[in-house]
Amino acid sequence: MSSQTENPGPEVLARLAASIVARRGTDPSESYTAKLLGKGVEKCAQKLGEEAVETAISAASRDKAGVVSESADVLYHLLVLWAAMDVDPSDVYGELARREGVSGIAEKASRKQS
Ligand SMILES: N=c1c2ncn([C@@H]3O[C@H](COP(=O)(O)OP(=O)(O)OP(=O)(O)O)[C@@H](O)[C@H]3O)c2ncn1[C@@H]1O[C@H](COP(=O)(O)O)[C@@H](O)[C@H]1O
Repeated sequence: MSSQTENPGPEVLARLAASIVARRGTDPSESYTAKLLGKGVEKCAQKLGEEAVETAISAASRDKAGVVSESADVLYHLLVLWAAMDVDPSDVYGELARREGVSGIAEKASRKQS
């Protein structure tokens, strides 16, 4: 294991996002990411959905190792979808930050009133 992968934290996501963006327009025979991006948004969306379902199936089977592995697939395919749609990760982080401190229950109640 390299020093970069020992006890990795969320910064691995930033590195992965950068790798994915760097694969845009490269040789699809040498990069799964380039191949997937070349197939367009619908294919990227389909793959994300498949990996999300596989994560849910692992969870329903109480398969913790499966949830870890499938979650990594979900995160990778989510980042590929963002790249396919030109979504800047910081926009998503900004949305999460905007929601910080707002209870999901209070947010749902405010939607029902409007
Ligand atoms: N994190 C990942 C990652 N996670 C999953 N996958 C690939 O995602 C694919 C999903 O599995 P499937 O069995 O559904 O794939 P498949 O049946 O070939 O897919 P389809 O035929 O349905 O399109 C597998 O080929 C996995 O290898 C990933 N491929 C790449 N990365 C990262 O992306 C970087 C760049 O990879 P390349 O673009 O291949 O150079 C790598 O260094 C990794 O860091």
